[in-house]
Amino acid sequence: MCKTHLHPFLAALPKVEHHIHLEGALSPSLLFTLAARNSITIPTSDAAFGSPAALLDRYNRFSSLDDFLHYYFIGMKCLVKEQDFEQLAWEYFLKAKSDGVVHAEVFFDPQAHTGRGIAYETVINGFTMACQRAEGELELSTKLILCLLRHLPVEDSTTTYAQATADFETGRLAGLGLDSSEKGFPPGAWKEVYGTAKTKGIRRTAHAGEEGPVEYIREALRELDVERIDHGIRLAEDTDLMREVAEKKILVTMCPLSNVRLRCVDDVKELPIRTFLDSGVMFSINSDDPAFFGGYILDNYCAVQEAFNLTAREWEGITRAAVDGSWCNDGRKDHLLEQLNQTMVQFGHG
Ligand SMILES: Nc1ncnc2[nH]cnc12
Ligand SMILES: [Zn+2]
Repeated sequence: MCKTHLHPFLAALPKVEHHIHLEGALSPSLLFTLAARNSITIPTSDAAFGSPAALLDRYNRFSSLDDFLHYYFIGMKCLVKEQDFEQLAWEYFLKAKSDGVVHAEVFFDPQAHTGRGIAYETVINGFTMACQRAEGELELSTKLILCLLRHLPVEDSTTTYAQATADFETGRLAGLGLDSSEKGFPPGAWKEVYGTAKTKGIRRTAHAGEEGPVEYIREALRELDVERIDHGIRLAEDTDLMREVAEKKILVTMCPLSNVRLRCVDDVKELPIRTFLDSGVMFSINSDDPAFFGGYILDNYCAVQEAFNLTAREWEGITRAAVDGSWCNDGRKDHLLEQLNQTMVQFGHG
């Protein structure tokens, strides 16, 4: 609960989440539960893995993206069976629902699992079951986005993409993303995979300008022809590029609490949210890895409100952009916009 008078309105807003890594919703308590259930000993001498409380405490002190990724990749070793992947995603959807999420486009990292001997089908079947349950039981529409890991050789991405071809064709997968370590891994190296995806009509996004330079945002746009930029907080450093992003209606999926925890900025107030609003850049507010960064989507909305004191009309515009930039069909978008209109009327902003 944030201190602003807009809190009830922010809580009620029909939210769309575009930037959440399902593996980043793995809480220390679920990690320990699954490790026990699967008889997995996390092989580390790090005292942080001594208890859920110790791990949560360590998550308060990440020094960089790579420091976080170290814990992210170790922790997910407790995910073994379809049921584990389903439970992880289901627990996220329950929390998202309670935060007012009505549509969620979620990332996952298959290479982080296939690389340790878990079958690709185990991962996607588990996540798909949770998505279907969320649609049926929570009225929460969902899309799955497969992310490629940029710290691994590009050939590894090509193999993973080939493995997923049928799921892209049937629509079980809605899009392609690129994540993991950023500095030193310029996105242009994935040009061929993204080019193939484009010819097949597959939606495309990439993490860029999180820790890495604004040039990586330009490269993701030019070389990968992405339709979204994940994070993109360095975009404001290049006004021409920012204008282009605004004109082309490229959605920037921002994750304020993540940026503070990973020390990309010292404070939410440093994020270019006011600049983006003034320049017509479309953006959404998201949680990234909520179990690691101390907050789910509503906490991120509250952090932005406390930092920027936005008006209800500005939040309406942000929500509208989030719906417009989604990868669901027009019918679903119309329905989400109608929900937004009703919320505006309910709070006296009709
Ligand atoms: N914030 C982040 N940046 C890059 N890759 C990630 N994978 C999970 N979270 C990430
Ligand atoms: Zn991310």
